[in-house]
Amino acid sequence: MSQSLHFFTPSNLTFSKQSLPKPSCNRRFPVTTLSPKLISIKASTSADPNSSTTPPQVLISDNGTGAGEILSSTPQDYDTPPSQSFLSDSSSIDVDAVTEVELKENGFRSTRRTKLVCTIGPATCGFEELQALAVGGMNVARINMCHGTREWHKRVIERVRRLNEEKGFAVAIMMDTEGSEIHMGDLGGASSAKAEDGEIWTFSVRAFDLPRPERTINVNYDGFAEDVKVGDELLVDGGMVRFEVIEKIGPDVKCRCTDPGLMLPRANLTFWRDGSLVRERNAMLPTISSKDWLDIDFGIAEGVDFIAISFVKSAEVINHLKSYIAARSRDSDIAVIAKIESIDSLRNLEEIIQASDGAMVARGDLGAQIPLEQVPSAQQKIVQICRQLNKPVIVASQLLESMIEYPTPTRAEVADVSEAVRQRADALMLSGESAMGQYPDKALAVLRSVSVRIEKWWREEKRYEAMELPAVGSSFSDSISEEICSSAAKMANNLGVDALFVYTKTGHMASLLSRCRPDCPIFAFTSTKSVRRRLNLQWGLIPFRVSFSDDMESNLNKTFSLLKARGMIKSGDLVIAVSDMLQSIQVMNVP
Ligand SMILES: Nc1ncnc2c1ncn2[C@@H]1O[C@H](COP(=O)(O)OP(=O)(O)O)[C@@H](O)[C@H]1O
Ligand SMILES: C=C(OP(=O)(O)O)C(=O)O
Ligand SMILES: [K+]
Ligand SMILES: [Mg+2]
Repeated sequence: MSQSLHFFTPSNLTFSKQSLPKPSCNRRFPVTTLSPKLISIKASTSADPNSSTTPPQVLISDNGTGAGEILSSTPQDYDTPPSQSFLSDSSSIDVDAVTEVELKENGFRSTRRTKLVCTIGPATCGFEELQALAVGGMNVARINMCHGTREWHKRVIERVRRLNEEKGFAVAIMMDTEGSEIHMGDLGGASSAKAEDGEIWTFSVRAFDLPRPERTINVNYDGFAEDVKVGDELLVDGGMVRFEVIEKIGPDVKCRCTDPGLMLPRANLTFWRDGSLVRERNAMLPTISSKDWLDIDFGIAEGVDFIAISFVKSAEVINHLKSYIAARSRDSDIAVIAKIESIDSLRNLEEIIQASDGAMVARGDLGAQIPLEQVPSAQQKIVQICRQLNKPVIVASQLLESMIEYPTPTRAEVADVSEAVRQRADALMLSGESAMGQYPDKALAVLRSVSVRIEKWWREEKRYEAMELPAVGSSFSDSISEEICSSAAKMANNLGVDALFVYTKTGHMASLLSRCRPDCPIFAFTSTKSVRRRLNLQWGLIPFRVSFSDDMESNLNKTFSLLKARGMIKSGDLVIAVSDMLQSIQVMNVP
């Protein structure tokens, strides 16, 4: 018998936690120093780029503000679109003002290496709130298709695009599928339901009439009543609320609450028997549901940068999706991220990661499928395998959970974030903290400051353990690129260089350098906007969009003059440059 899941149509657009005050980004962090005002720079064609005595002349145009410097502004200024859209012609370089100021003021050694992903929800979906997150360091905006309608997500995507176009950011978009998990319905529009100790609740696949009868929960999995047994333990949200199954009446399952708590709409459900997770026929549900395929079509049509697949069980599903995307999207540069959140995904870990373009340690559901005390070692292992296979890895869920309600994190949360940074994960992710919490900007600021502090400590103490990095490519040319990158990274550490420069068309060479986790930042120059956005997920990379040729000499001169003119590098800085057009390593001082 084939099993199916029902997909509930959200009954309104504001979803859970509707009672929360809608945070306004001005309320807490009126950003006054980092104005994303744009300055476009053109190297004058009359200058001789090869002459070291007469530096190339640079014209600074400031869109009519009259001053070629970053101006402070009030948040309201963000609303005003610049008179001229962001220029990305052949003689300019694309970088956002936040990165620019960071490089200028702090020097590039102090830049943050760990990337930050924010889930966008009702608390952060407006243009101003999105902008506050971008200014606060968001590298990737995640939309979770479990919640909201496609129209809602489309509007978020449009706003992020506008932010990138108007303000020079390269915020990438990650679409996360719902997946075939068993979950509750949306509570008929209520923001939550409270279960008290000893209460009897009915879980059923029957759709209830509105208003929802008291103590009833709709379940999306057809086989639910057949698969559970009297005596099973039913866990809501991985154990936030617990029930014991006491009776089955047709499609209805009566349960007694044993651990009281608040249930949120569409919360995940698992059932346990004799201390183990029960995976009856629900384990046979397709990883990508019919609703997921529609969402994937939506993601392809919208040109998202990443698609994250929930509850991946095997490499086949990833391969299937990748060929589906390749057949449907013209330039097929949507990266597929495998979410590691089930027992099956742990069993087939290496082959899943190998097939994917990156992975997510999705600790929320993972912690509902394996004992909680096993989650930290699973995380460490996933992070390690990803780095060995050269795939970006995101550590997700509950990093700063208490900040959904409180303005400061717990000490334990800070220690957890530190550990993920210490493991050198590519990225950290906020979920509820940024989607529906009261302090999204503060939560992001905590991730930012903890990352920078731990990274600095590790560099200073040279505390990283050497990791064996096996060959990842198959051709001789791949081996040359890998050797060049590991040698360049080693030289950079030994010589104490200021930055590594990489000229990369597809981004591959940049990711090989990132994999080495060098002490200095990596300036990744690429000619397309989509590669620039995708590189924004990877550890240590500062992606710039600039057009370049096969002539490294002229590429270097051009970038030096553009970056010098903006104060992002200065004469005398020591740089190592590599490129995927010319397999060489160049060490030089900026003229
Ligand atoms: N697009 C959205 N619309 C409404 N609420 C959302 C949205 N995205 C996320 N949320 C809220 O933020 C919470 C945390 O997000 P996330 O961890 O991505 O989802 P989940 O809790 O379903 O795993 C969700 O439970 C939901 O309450
Ligand atoms: C990131 C996760 O997935 P989602 O939020 O979609 O459940 C998770 O389970 O940790
Ligand atoms: K999801
Ligand atoms: Mg999950």
